[in-house]
Amino acid sequence: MSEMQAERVEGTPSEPVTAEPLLELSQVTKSFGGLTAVGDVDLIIRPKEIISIIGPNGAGKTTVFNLITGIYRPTKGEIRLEGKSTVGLNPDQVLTRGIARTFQNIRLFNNMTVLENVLVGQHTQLKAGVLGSLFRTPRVRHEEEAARERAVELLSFFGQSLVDRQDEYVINLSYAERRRVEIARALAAKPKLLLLDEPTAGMNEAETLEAVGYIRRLRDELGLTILLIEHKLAVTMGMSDRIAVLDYGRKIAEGLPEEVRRNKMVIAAYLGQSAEEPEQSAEMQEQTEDHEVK
Ligand SMILES: Nc1ncnc2c1ncn2[C@@H]1O[C@H](COP(=O)(O)OP(=O)(O)OP(=O)(O)O)[C@@H](O)[C@H]1O
Repeated sequence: MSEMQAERVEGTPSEPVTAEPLLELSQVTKSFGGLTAVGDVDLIIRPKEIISIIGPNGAGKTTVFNLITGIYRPTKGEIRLEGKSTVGLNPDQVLTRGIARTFQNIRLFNNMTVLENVLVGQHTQLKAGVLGSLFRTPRVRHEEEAARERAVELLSFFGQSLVDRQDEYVINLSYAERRRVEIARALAAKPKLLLLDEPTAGMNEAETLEAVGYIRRLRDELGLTILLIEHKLAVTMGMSDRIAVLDYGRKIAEGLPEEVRRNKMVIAAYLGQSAEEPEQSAEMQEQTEDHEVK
C-alpha cells in the first residue's frame, strides 16, 4: 500500500478542528420548478473528517451529492473545493479535481471483471493518446501495466479475497463485495474527497461492521476525507466526526453525533413529534439505536 498511503490522521474527532476547508458549500440551493429540493445549505468539510448527511426521505441528501459532483448546477450559491469554485464543471471535471463517489444503487459494469471495473475508474489518470493506444506503443504498454498494478493494489486495501477474485465478473460477487469494488473504482481516480451514498445499504450486521472498519481506514490510512449519506443511525453516530441533518431541503442541525442526537428539531423531523417535547430525546436515543431511519 506504500504509494497510496498518506500520513496518518492526527487528532481525534473531539479535538478542535482548525484546518482550512477542503469543501465548502455556501447558501447552496437547488430548485426543480416550484420545489426547493435543497435550500440555502451551508456546509464546511475539513481534510480527513468523516461527515454524515442524514434526514428523512426526500430531505435533499442525494441532491446535495449531485450538486457537489456536478450532476446538477446549483440554482443559487457556491461550492468550493480547496477554495476554488466547482460550479459549472461537469462530473468528469469534478472527478479530475478530486471528488469521487459511489451510488445508492451500486453502478458497476456487470459484464466486466472486478479488475476491469477498477481500471475503468483510472480513466482520468491515463495519458496515452488515441494513436498510442491504436499502435500499442511501449509507453502505452507500460501505462497499462502500471494501471493494472495499481488496480490490484487498490483491491488489496479490502483484503486478499478481492485480489484473488480480480478476474471474476462482478455479477458473481456478493452485494457487500460489489460495494467494495465500487469504492476501489472510486479510489482509482485518486480523490481527495470521497462521497459514499448509503455505503452499508443492504448489508447484514457483520458486513456493516466490516464496512465501518474500512471506511475509517480510508480516512486513517489513505488520508481521505469522507462525506456520506447513511440511514443506519447507530452506524452514523458511531463513525462520524460531525453530522448535518436535512429536512425538506434545509439544514436543520449540525454538530457532534451526541449534539445531533439530542437536538429537538432532529427528533421532531424523525419521529414526527412536536419540537416542544424535550423529554423525548432519550426515547429517540433508544429508537435510533434499534431502527434504520431514513
Ligand atoms: N431531478 C429532479 N426533478 C424533480 N424533483 C427532484 C429531482 N431530484 C430530486 N427531486 C426532489 O427533490 C427532493 C429531494 O430529493 P432527494 O432525492 O435529494 O432526497 P433524499 O434525501 O436523497 O431522499 P431519499 O432518502 O429518499 O433518497 C424530493 O422531493 C425529490 O422528489
